[in-house]
Amino acid sequence: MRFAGRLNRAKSLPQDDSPSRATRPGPSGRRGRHTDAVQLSMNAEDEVGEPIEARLRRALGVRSIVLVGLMGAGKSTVGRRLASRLGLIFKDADHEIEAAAGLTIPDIFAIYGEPSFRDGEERVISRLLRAGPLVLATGGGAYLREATRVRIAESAVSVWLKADLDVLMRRVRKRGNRPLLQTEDPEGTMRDLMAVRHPVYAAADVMVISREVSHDRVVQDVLEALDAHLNGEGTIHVAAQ
Ligand SMILES: Nc1ncnc2c1ncn2[C@@H]1O[C@H](COP(=O)(O)OP(=O)(O)O)[C@@H](O)[C@H]1O
Ligand SMILES: O=C(O)C1=C[C@@H](OP(=O)(O)O)[C@@H](O)[C@H](O)C1
Ligand SMILES: [Mg+2]
Repeated sequence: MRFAGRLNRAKSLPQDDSPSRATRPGPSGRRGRHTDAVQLSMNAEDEVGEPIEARLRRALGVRSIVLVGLMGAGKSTVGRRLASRLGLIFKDADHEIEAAAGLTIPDIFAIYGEPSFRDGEERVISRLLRAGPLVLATGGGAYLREATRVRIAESAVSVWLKADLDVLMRRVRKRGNRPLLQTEDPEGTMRDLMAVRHPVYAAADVMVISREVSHDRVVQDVLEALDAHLNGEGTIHVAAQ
């Protein structure tokens, strides 16, 4: 059995203020038969050396992982790598909408308008979630729909990829394929979207900062935050002697 260090009284562990908000005890939190239990923080592998990917797949069961967050947060690129790590199918809602419509997102917005895009987006996400478990990258506006949030809560674990304004702007400037940012002041538009959307994204199960580090490092952060959320912060309970 390998332990990472800290030895804490169970009752003194923080329950609500972890930066990942991944605080709810998960189904595999085991408690000894004595009431005077202590918790031992564990490494990325548990006592039988089970890799984090296998532990997560088991805890997820049939649930999918759904990535939400603003344009440029990394949902599409991090999501693909996350799925590969977990051996899950990856789907990008925007790509599926484009395939279903036979049009690009900018063309759908230009020809049919945003409300039609949103209706199509809701339908496509509903269909994809029924085909889980998978990793699903949503478009940045999808989680604003209540019906979509309810479906995600029923069949998936949601992850908010959160990034600073300047990080988002550096990333979205690479491609001009986001119709909502075709304004005179894209940064002001993004700031307005942050104000409206962040309180909604905050309903996600887990939040991970999409920092200026490699995609693979963000993937690792997501895996660890999910593990903490689903498996009780990577802790076990053992009976005190
Ligand atoms: N952690 C990261 N490090 C470097 N570049 C990133 C990172 N995350 C995202 N990017 C880049 O930012 C751009 C937008 O990422 P994308 O995954 O399309 O975001 P989203 O789907 O959330 O809009 C892409 O060019 C992507 O490679
Ligand atoms: O934030 C939004 O409303 C949108 C985000 C885009 O996806 P990404 O978040 O993957 O860029 C795409 O769905 C569309 O341009 C609208
Ligand atoms: Mg995307």
